[in-house]
Amino acid sequence: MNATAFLDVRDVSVVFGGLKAVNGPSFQVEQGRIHALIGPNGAGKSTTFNCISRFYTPTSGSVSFEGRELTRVSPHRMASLGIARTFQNLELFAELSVLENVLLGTHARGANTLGRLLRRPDRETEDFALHLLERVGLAGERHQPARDLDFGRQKLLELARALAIRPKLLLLDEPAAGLRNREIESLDRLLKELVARDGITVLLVEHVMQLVMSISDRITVMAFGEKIAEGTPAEIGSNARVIEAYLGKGNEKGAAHG
Ligand SMILES: Nc1ncnc2c1ncn2[C@@H]1O[C@H](COP(=O)(O)OP(=O)(O)OP(=O)(O)O)[C@@H](O)[C@H]1O
Repeated sequence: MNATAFLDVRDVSVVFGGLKAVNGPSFQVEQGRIHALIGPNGAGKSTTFNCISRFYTPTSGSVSFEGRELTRVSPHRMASLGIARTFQNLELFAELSVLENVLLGTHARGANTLGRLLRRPDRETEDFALHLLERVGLAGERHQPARDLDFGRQKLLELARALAIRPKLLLLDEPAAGLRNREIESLDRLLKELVARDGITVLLVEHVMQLVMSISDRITVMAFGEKIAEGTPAEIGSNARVIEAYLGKGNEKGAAHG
C-alpha cells in the first residue's frame, strides 16, 4: 500500500520481560472503513491496539496516522490529532451525570476548561453533547449518574464520550463484550452509521463474530503475536489457517465466540 495510508501499522513488536507478545504484524486501515482485529485469546490483539492508542510504546516498528509517526506523540495529544478510544473495562466518571461525562469528553479536544464545562458549558457544547446522547439513545438518561446505567448503556455512554472529541479515527476495544443480542444489533447499526454519515474510520478489537462479520470492510487476524491472515469477512470466514487458529488448543474463548 502507498506511503499515505490513513493508519499504517508496520512490523510492530512488543516484548514483556522475555515474552514477545506481538511479533511484527503490519496492516493498513483505510479511511472511511471499519477494520477489525481478531484472533484467539493471547494472540496479541490488545497489545497491538494499545500501541496504536499510545497506551504502550512498541519495542520496535512504527505506527503512523495520516503520515505522522504516532510512537513519538505523547498519549494526551492523541485526541487533538483526531483519535479517540474506548476501553474494554469502562473508564467512566461514575458519580458524574451521563451528560457531564460527555461534556468532559469535549474537553479532550480542548473545547473548554474542566470547571467551566461542568458548571456552565456554553450552549453549543451542551447541544453537541446532547446530540451525541441522542445518537446513542441515552438522551433520556442525561441527568442520571453514570453508575446507575446498566453495563450495556455504560458502554454506549463511553462511545458517546469518545465521539465528543469529533474523532477521525475511533479505536474500540471489544465494544460488544458483555452486551445482549439486541444491544449488539443497535451497536452494529450505530457503527455503520458513524462511518456512512460522519465519515469516521473505525478500528476495533472484537471477539463477537456476529458483529465483526456484519460491520467489517476488512479483517486482520492475529495468532501467537503474528498476523496470520487479512481480507474481507467472506475471505476470513473461509480461511483454513484462521479456522485452525480458532479451533486450536487453549483457544476456548475465541472458539466459543466464533
Ligand atoms: N502487561 C503485560 N505484561 C506481561 N505480559 C502481557 C501483558 N499484556 C499482555 N501480556 C501477554 O501478551 C500476550 C498477548 O496478550 P494480549 O492481551 O495482547 O492478547 P489478546 O489477543 O488481546 O487476548 P484477549 O483476546 O484474551 O484479550 C499474552 O500472552 C499475554 O499474557
